[in-house]
Amino acid sequence: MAIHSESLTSSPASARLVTPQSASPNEDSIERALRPRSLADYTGQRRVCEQLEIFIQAARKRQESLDHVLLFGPPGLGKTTLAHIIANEMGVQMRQTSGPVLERPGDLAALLTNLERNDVLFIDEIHRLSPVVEEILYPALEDFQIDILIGEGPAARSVKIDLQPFTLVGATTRAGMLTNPLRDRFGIVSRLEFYSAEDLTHIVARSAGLLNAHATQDGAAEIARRARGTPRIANRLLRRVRDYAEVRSNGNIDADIAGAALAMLEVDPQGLDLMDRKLLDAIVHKFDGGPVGVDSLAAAIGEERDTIEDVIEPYLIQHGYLQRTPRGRIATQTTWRHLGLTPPPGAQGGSGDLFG
Ligand SMILES: Nc1ncnc2c1ncn2[C@@H]1O[C@H](COP(=O)(O)OP(=O)(O)OP(=O)(O)O)[C@@H](O)[C@H]1O
Ligand SMILES: [Mg+2]
Repeated sequence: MAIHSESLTSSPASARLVTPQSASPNEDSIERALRPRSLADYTGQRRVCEQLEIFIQAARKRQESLDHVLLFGPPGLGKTTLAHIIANEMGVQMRQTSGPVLERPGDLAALLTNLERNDVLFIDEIHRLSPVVEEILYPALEDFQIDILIGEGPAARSVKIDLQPFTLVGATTRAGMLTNPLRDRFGIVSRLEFYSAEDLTHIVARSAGLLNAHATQDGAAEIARRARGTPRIANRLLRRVRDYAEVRSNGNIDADIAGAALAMLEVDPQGLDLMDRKLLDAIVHKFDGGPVGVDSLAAAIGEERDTIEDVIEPYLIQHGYLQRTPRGRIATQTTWRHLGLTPPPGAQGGSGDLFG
């Protein structure tokens, strides 16, 4: 973080209500409880699910391992959930690790040699694998073999070890940060999209059932509409709204109660929260609507560049609040109006990502 001042550090992304990252061990266990376990239970992402269903059935029929799968998309959209589902639907065990945890080649070798036939190895944050570990992975993915070095100095020799056929499921918020050789070794590449309000309403209603909360259709829809297209946020808002409903009312979550609770939580009717508004506000007020580079923005609002790019921006860009251009970020007419201001004559219109 580049700049520290009182107002800037008062709400780090980790404390955001609508931050898509999971916040605490307690939340992790609730997430596990709400996690769908089969493709049939997994709402939305229809294109991805349809493809996976076919590939999984075909692999099962041939009694082969499923091709390696890369899942990418913003946090909280269901990558980890889908990895578990793939293992379930294949009827195999899943081992789970993450890029930064695998420090030495030996760490990965130990995991790989312990896999049973057709098992799933799930590597989260796969864009953060170290190059020496990634090197081990290539022959493992291609030929189900690894080369490891035994001994040291002149006595050292390289030994080939055969592995059981397995499926690597890699997850990342940043497909662009994967090296080409790694990306090329995934046979199935699935990009997760933000969810429609309709799909999120279904997810909220399902979660409410699992939590024994009473939500009307309108109540669920109100929460869904403000959840930034993200199931993790929808579930989190649902729990906070349930608290509100229990304390301020009879526990029933209808549209009015949901609206009042979300207003108290400072989630606005478009689902933008304090961090979103802070970012948009900075572009408009500190940088005259842009263009402004992401590093200057990061400094101005006291957030990490990565957090802005991975967590805050994708939704704002997709919903036309922000444009990404080679010269920097630009606030759109939508943004000026959202902040209650009149757009200047040159302000850009709707959505668009000119940077690709
Ligand atoms: N399609 C879905 N249907 C129902 N619930 C879902 C779906 N996708 C995600 N969820 C819910 O959202 C929560 C977060 O999903 P998950 O942990 O899989 O996200 P992620 O993409 O792995 O996020 P991160 O990038 O932070 O690791 C899960 O606990 C699950 O309850
Ligand atoms: Mg995850």
